[in-house]
Amino acid sequence: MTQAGPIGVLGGGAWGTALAQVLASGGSDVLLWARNGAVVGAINAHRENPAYLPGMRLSEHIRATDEMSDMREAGMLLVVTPAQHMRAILSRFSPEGQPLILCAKGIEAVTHKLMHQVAREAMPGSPVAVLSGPTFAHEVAAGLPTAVTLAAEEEALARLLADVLARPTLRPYASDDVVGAEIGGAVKNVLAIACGVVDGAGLGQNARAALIARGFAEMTRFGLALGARAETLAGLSGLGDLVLTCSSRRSRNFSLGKGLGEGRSAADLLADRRTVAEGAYTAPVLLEAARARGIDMPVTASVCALLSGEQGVNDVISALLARPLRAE
Ligand SMILES: NC(=O)c1ccc[n+]([C@@H]2O[C@H](COP(=O)([O-])OP(=O)(O)OC[C@H]3O[C@@H](n4cnc5c(N)ncnc54)[C@H](O)[C@@H]3O)[C@@H](O)[C@H]2O)c1
Ligand SMILES: O=P(O)(O)OC[C@H](O)CO
Repeated sequence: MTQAGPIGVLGGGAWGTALAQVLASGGSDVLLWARNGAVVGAINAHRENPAYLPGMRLSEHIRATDEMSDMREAGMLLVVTPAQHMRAILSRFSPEGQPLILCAKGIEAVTHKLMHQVAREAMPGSPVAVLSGPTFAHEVAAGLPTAVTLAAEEEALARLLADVLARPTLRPYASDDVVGAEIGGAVKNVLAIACGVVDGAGLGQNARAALIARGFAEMTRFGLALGARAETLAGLSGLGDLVLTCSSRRSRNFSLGKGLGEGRSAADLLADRRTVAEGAYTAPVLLEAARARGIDMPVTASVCALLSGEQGVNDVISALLARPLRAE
C-alpha cells in the first residue's frame, strides 16, 4: 500500500517542518513542499525554517520545494496545511495513488466535512489515514517523546503506516476510528480557546479543570453522534490532546483565548497572526454542525460568542454560570 520514494510532507508550517525533522531523524529522505519560496530557500540553504520553527537545525535528509509536481516522487504524503486550505491544496496535486496521512485538525467551513471526507473528494484514488494527538511541534522536532493516534478505516493500513512512521521518539498507536481521531483534534482546539479565556480572565485552576471536564463531555456528545468511539475520544487524539492544549500557554489556541480573556478583541488578536489557531475557524462550524443535530455545546457556543464579538468575557462567564443545574 505504500510506494517507494521519499516521505512527502505538504506544508512548511511548524507542524510540517517538525514532522519532516522527526521522520528524517531515522535517515529517511523527506521531501517537503511549502508554498512560501523564502521557507523553501531557508530550509535548503540554511537548514532552518526561521518563519515557523526558528532555532531548530534541520536534518540534511530534508529537501524542500515549492513545485507541487515534485511531490509525485513521494511514496506517501503527510498533509499538514491548515484545515480550511486542505481541499484547495490537494486539488492542485496530480494524484499518483500515494497514501495520504492527514495531520490538520479542523472541520471544513460550509460543508461541515471532516478532513478525511474532504481528502476522499479531492483525491478519490488515494488511501487515507489520520495522524493526531498531543504534539507540540517544537517538542517533536527536538526529539522529545511523543505518542499519536494513527487512524485508517482499514486497520491493516493504519498498522502499516504506524510501522513506517514510528521513530524512537515518535510512537504511533494504530486505530480504525478515523472519525473519532479527527473529532478529538478539531474540538480540543475550540476548548483550548475557552481554557485560555479562563487563564486570561484570572478565573483560577478549579474553573479550568471544570472546563476541561465539561468540555470533554461536549466532545464526547458530538463525537458519539457522528459515529466516533468513546475509547478514541478518551485516548491520545481526544482527551490526551485536550489536556495538553488546555494547560499550556505554548498552545496557539490557548494563547488566543488568553487574549480574549484579557478583554482584547478577536479581530485584533487574529489580525497579524502568522501562525494558525485552528479553533477560531472550527468553532462556528462545530456549533452549526452541533445545532443541526440538536447537540448541546455551551462551551463551544461561548467561544463563538466571544470570537464574533457578540458577547464580552463577563457576559459569557455569567451565562455559563447561570445555566440550570443538572445531573453530571
Ligand atoms: N504546530 C503544532 O504544534 C501542530 C501540531 C499538530 C497539528 N497541527 C495542525 O497542523 C496544521 C498546520 O499547522 P502548523 O502549526 O504547521 O501551521 P503554522 O501556524 O506553523 O503555519 C501556517 C501554515 O499555513 C500555511 N498557510 C497559510 N495560509 C495558507 C493558504 N491560504 N493556503 C495554504 N497554506 C496556507 C502557511 O504557509 C504555513 O505553512 C493545523 O491544522 C494545526 O492544527 C499543528
Ligand atoms: O498550538 P495549538 O493550540 O495549535 O496546538 C498544537 C497541537 O495541536 C497540540 O497537539
